[in-house]
Amino acid sequence: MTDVTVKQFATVVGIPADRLLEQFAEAGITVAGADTAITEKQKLDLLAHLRKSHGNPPTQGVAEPKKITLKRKTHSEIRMTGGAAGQVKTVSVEVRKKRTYVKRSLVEDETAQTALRREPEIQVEAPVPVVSAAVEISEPPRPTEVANEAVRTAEATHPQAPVAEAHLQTESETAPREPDALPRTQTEEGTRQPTVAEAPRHRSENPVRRPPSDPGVRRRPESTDDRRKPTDRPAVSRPSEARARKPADSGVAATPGQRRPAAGGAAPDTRTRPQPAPTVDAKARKRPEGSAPSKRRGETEAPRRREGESEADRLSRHGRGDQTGSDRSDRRRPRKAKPAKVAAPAQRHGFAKPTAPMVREVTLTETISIADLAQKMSVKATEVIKTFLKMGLMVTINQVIDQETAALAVEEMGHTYKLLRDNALEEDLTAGTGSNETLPRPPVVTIMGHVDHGKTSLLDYIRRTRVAAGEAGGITQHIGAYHVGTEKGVVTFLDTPGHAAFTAMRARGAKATDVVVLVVAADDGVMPQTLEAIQHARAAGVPMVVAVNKMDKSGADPDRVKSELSAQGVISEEWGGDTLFTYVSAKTGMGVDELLDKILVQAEVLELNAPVDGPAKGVVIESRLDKGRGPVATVLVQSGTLRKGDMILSGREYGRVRAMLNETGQGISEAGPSIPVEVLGLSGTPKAGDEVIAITDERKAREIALFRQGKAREEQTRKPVMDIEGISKQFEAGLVNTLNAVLKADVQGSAEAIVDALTRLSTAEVQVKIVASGVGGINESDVNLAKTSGAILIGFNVRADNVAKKLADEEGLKPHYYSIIYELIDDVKRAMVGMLKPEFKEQIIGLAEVRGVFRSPKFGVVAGCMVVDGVVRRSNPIRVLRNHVVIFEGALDSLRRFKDDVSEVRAGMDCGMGVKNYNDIREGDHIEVFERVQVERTL
Ligand SMILES: Nc1nc2c(ncn2[C@@H]2O[C@H](COP(=O)(O)OP(=O)(O)OP(=O)(O)O)[C@@H](O)[C@H]2O)c(=O)[nH]1
Repeated sequence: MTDVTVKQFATVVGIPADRLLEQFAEAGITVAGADTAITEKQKLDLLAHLRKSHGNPPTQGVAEPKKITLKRKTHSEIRMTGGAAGQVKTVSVEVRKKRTYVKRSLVEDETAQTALRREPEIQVEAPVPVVSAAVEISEPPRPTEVANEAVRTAEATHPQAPVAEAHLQTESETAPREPDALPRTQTEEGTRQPTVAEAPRHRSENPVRRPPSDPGVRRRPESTDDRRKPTDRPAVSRPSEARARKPADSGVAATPGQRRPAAGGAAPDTRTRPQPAPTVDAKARKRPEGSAPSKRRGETEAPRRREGESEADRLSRHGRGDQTGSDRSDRRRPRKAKPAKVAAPAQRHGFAKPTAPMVREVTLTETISIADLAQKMSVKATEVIKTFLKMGLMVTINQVIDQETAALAVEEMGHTYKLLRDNALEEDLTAGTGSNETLPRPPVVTIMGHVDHGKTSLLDYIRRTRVAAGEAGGITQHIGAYHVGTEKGVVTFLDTPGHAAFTAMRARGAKATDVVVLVVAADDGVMPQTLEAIQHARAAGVPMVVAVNKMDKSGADPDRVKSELSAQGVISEEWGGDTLFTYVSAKTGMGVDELLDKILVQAEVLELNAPVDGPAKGVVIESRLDKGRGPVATVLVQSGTLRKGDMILSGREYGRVRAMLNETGQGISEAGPSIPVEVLGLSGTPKAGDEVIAITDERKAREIALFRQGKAREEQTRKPVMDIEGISKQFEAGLVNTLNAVLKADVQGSAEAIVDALTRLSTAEVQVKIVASGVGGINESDVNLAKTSGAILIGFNVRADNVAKKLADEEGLKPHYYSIIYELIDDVKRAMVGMLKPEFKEQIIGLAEVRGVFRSPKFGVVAGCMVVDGVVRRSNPIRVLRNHVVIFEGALDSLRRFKDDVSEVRAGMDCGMGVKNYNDIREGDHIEVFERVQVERTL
């Protein structure tokens, strides 16, 4: 402990050894020379001397502690509720940080004593920096109150010192105790803290100067203070003093360090003890003096001692390494105890938090909203949006995206995905339907046949109503669905129109059909649309029941019908086939019951079953927009039960079933399998043939419908827009090879005539396709149709209405109006001509005869020629003829007359010609110059 020489100590302190020797001399300490070893006691004595001689100005010393005290008070006041320490202002302060009772108890127990001691202690600390300053500057000692107080405290502490020292020297455990004791006293004395705090700072800056004893002294006061007011200290005293005296601080550090050993020897420890006693008294009393209290203190100091640790290491050079170790152990203990309540759990939680990414398999339906996608990945929607942004796609949280796009995002975010089929959602939603018990259901029958063969009349007879009488023109204009109850059972009829223009509708009708009733007039036989009906039925795999109608007529010839049908592969059972034939009369009702019987027999064979319970599923037979009721859809329920109030999804439309009507217009509350109903409440008119599905999740229904709408719009916009003027350009660009047209005319006759004329314009190269034709003005639907099909819009003696005009303008469509059919046809012809591929023909414009061949190093082989016919142009292609046979085809490299380059040479003139990439020109050859001319094409 006393291995330090004056020189070394001077180095540590940062002052010349001579000066240090002088100071020793002034202090009355005999030191032989710079190499003489000094004891800790000598150091402390020197310190005491310096304090006496260099005490801070009284004002300073007092002012600073006061400031510190005030700050503490402030803090404590905030924390305190005016509790135990109410007597003294500072008391209320103490509790704040520590929330310990130490200060309170101190205050309570010692009252005035502690108050008095604090001041001196504060002053004692204050002098410390002063001392250091003195060491550096070697200012003359000046008596101050502070110094005096320091002396007092020193004296007061002396008696205890021996005890502390004894502990330090004898046991390693005691070493920590003492330091702890010091801190206690110092911490209680708020004023010391600043000095202590400074010390570590300076030490860290100038580690070498730190004496071994410093840490203990500094730590104690600081640590305790820190507990109370960590922020206060630094702010209070150090700035002014410490900064100015960094080197001096080291000196300060040295002094306390000296104290220790010395205190070990005596002074410092003894000082502190009496003071700490009051502050820590409670603890000290409870525990035996030595270990327990010291540990606690050490614990409290722990946080600050980190700085001290480095110091301690340095101090170990001076033989105090033991203390550091003990100090550390002390720190740990208290930390464990305190943080266990607050800090420790939080830290553990933070570090223990699992950070491994969770890879999830996300099931992607045809459509999904960003919010749902985020939910499936268990991430925030904003994360998904960010991902899309990185991918260059702007999306919103409610935006519905398609499967593929969602899959990209899922992959990007490190998850896996599983794609579901388009209808998976619907299937999932109706999954319950399949599990339900299936029951026999009525057959759905479509009546097909040629025009006027009596389809409607037959159905009318069956229904006992007169539907045919109410139809415009006596022709069924749209599909009707009728639910008919008979004695033999229930049969649902789809009355398809017999007009050729509605072939497509018939086809749709066949799809929803279990049985086709093929009506053939016995007096007319098999007609074109009869054959067409057979094809549709076969294509749909639907069995047929033949109804040979009009049997009441005199000209009825059922055998002829059977014969003609057998030629088509429809052979009656009577003739060994498998097709049921019935002979009926819609007029008299003959054979109708038999027809129904056979229909039901056929249905039995088919074993038609469907679940009755569960969500409904069906198909749209037709739909229209009713002025009073809004969108009206005729829906054939195919499975489950559709109820009023159900949320349904159909194609791009969705809605809640506001009302359901049966075929007679009566409101019903539910409809089971094979029952056709009119449904009100959809968001729009779905297309005939669209599937209808009842969905419990309204949000999902809307989501799917909106997505389908968006998808349809997208497909729509992808298609190019065409008009007559622009169609040629599009053709050249390879975008079209068919001229599509939407035609509206004033009368049906005109429309048919124009359609016929235009269709005949089709050639092998360009076809004309009438996408749609009709009677009446051009409306919005026509414009949309023209746009989606890339058709030109033609109006014959009709005009577009305002809505259509506006839409056409927006879409870049230009309606073409005509009142003379030939002008219309000519325009379309011109458009078609523009779509024809251009044709070219060659035309010889000049001929030259080679009269000689010259070789020039600059121009190569040059043929000296005489233009014998036409004109030779340098830019035109040429052919070389030898004996009237083409031996080369290419271009001219040069054309010169005399020494001048020329662009052309006319007949009768000499010229020199160089042929590009050809040198085998010979005398007598001919060079033929030609050009390619585009030939105007016609249809
Ligand atoms: N004598 C006789 N006339 C019939 C019979 N069935 C239908 N008709 C007549 O045939 C004509 C056409 O009957 P519709 O029922 O309209 O024939 P449709 O096949 O429905 O005709 P579209 O609706 O145009 O396809 C009507 O004048 C009926 O009166 C029948 O069994 N006997």
